Amino acid sequence: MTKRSPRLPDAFVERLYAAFPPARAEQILAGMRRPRPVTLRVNALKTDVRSLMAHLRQARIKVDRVAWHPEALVVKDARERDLAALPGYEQGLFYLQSLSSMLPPLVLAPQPGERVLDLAAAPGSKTTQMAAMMDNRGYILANDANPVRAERLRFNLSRQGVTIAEVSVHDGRRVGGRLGPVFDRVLLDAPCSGEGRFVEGDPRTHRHWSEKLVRRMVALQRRLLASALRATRPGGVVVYATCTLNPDENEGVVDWALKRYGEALEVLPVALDVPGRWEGLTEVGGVSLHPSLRLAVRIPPSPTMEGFFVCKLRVREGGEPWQASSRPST
Ligand SMILES: C[S@@+](CC[C@H](N)C(=O)[O-])C[C@H]1O[C@@H](n2cnc3c(N)ncnc32)[C@H](O)[C@@H]1O
Repeated sequence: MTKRSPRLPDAFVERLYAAFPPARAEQILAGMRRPRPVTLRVNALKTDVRSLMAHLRQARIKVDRVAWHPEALVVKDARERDLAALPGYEQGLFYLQSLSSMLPPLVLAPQPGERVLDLAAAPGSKTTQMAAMMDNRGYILANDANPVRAERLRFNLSRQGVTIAEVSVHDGRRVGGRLGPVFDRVLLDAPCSGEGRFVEGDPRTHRHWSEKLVRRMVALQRRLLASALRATRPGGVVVYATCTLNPDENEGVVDWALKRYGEALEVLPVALDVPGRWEGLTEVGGVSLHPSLRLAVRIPPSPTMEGFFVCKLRVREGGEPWQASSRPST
């Protein structure tokens, strides 16, 4: 029997129990009961972890390290506004970023000197992280359709000392067709219904949610993924990520692309030692999905991490997906 949460939308809870075994649905709901602590990423373009920890100690702010990412810190006893008041914040020595949001760049693993597309980039947490991973060498096209958010992206890039990113404001659905397969790596941190960020007692995190929104997002995500694939050179890598939990917006979107582009695409394993990660689903509601989706990773919400989904894809040499029709049906 479906357990109901008085505060989260009923339809959301019902869909959760339809998609996951009861113990997993309950784990997800338990992970939504409390707000998570503030977390940050040290900006390696401007400082290092030891120096930043000294800066925080001076302000009597205590932090914990994170085993799977040396530049991630969990703040123990301060709020966002306390951190934003520090001189190091304005100087761009760190970026307030959820731990889960640090995963897609780690999975994409951009290298210095490469050409990278960040198709839905604003406000820039992952663009700034990727620029630091690339040691400000190479090129990042940081695109977002929303001009107001793109302004914030420009501001953050500048504050964080990023010199290799160019900002563009276009509908990401058209970027791949317009630019062609010129990028070594492409990040699609897709707009989504945001279920991974739900906090039960905070309606601001879930009042926008509806089944209609999920359907609308799926249609948009498919077209954005098709565009991301068309922008990737043969042999290049695409990471598809969302901060939502339902399979429609996650495995379902990648499954659609795998069916559409067939041999041109392959799912790669995600080499990340994040505790508590789940494999991607290969069956939902009795419907089988592509078996390689098992290699995708879902992070269930927990006391320190938001829910997240990450899938790594390679465009095979000689099997370019852009040879298929450029206007995928939704
Ligand atoms: C999950 S947020 C991106 C967060 C960002 N990657 C970061 O780490 O800071 C999704 C973004 O997609 C953008 N977006 C929505 N529709 C889009 C479209 N058709 N083309 C490009 N960007 C779009 C939104 O404006 C939003 O900034």
